[in-house]
Amino acid sequence: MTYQPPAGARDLLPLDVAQKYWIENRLEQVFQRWGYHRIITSTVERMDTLMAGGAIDQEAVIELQPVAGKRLGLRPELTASIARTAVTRLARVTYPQRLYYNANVFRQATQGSHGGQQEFYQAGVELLGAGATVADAEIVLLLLDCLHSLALDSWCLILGDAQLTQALLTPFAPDQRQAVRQALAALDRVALDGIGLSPDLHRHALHLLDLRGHPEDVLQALGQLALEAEAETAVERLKSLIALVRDVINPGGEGQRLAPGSQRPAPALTLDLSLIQPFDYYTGLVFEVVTGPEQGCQVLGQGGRYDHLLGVFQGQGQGFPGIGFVLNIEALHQALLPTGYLPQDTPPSDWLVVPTAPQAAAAAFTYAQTLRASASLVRAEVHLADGESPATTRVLARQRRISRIAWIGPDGLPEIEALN
Ligand SMILES: N[C@@H](Cc1c[nH]c[nH+]1)C(=O)O
Repeated sequence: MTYQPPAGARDLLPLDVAQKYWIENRLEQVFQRWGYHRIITSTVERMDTLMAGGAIDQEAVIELQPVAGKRLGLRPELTASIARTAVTRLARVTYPQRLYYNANVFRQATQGSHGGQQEFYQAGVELLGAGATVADAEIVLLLLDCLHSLALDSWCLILGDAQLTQALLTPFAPDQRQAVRQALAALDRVALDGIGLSPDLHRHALHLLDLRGHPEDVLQALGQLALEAEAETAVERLKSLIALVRDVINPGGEGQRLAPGSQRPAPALTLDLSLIQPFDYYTGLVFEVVTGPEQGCQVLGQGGRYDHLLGVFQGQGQGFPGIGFVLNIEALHQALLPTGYLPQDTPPSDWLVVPTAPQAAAAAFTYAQTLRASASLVRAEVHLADGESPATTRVLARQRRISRIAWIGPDGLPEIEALN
């Protein structure tokens, strides 16, 4: 019998890990430079936490055996867990809190999606206790800085607003709203025609279809709609956010736009009021970063503002602002593979320390240890084969790209050989 991994499971071999680490390490450095601190929450959560505030559908959660009558599941994302932690464990800290994480999440495989994959890796941030437009701008600029640190430049940032999208959908009857939402999100005119909307609502729906594209055009199209006061506030907020972000990435306002701190052209910015995120906890700005069509329009990351989620955990229904995003490590990995920036090999050992006789083994371990004690990282491995010819040992060392051999004699003394 051969043992197979469960369907959708993936093992990461050393090279995969080295590449994943390259990505995570860069992101972590950016998060730390912006003053964010790492938080680690439990992989297993109670089902009520995972689903609080409309975080996720029950069917998407991998549920475990209940313990003491409490239903448990593997976290499908971390925002709900962090909101729970903030409310229960971070009551006395000062706000805003800037938190980051790098963790695995689990989602029930849906047919045909991600090849049945159930475990994913995410690196993300949550900014808690700051509700102003500058906080939205910080998160968007931090996201841009992350992408810049990965030297990724072929992508598009799509901004939307959950509250505004909801306001634009209110004219539709509640039983039609979901179908309209889906048709808009999929840009599907045929599906819109099939919903059976009145001529006025059909026209309104077609108008909504056009609310995606260059921010100025979309804002102009919005100006032609009669909006409630709340929706107007959301539009004004989006305008200020876009202006603020542009002022940072394009200080002169003219000529070529630059990404923060770089000579690289700034990314395409799209406003899309049909942008709908899978989580219902979003209350304001929502966004995603996608690769260009030549790279399959992969979603590299997503996030948004959730000002009611912490209140759900407080049980008092009070608002408490939060905003954050995640970057999807697998999608970044796919996007980075063709660039050649990722490590192409695992690092070879610098030294092979070979005991030339059984009584040289202790001296070989001691010598390897002195090599490892160097201030910079030195990789030294002790050769474990018994009675092998030096020629065979050299072939093996070359195959493994090891550059130096220390032959340890029976007297414990090393003889050094450099391999080219
Ligand atoms: N947790 C969300 C992303 C997010 C972080 N903060 C706000 N939103 C996700 O997994 O898609």
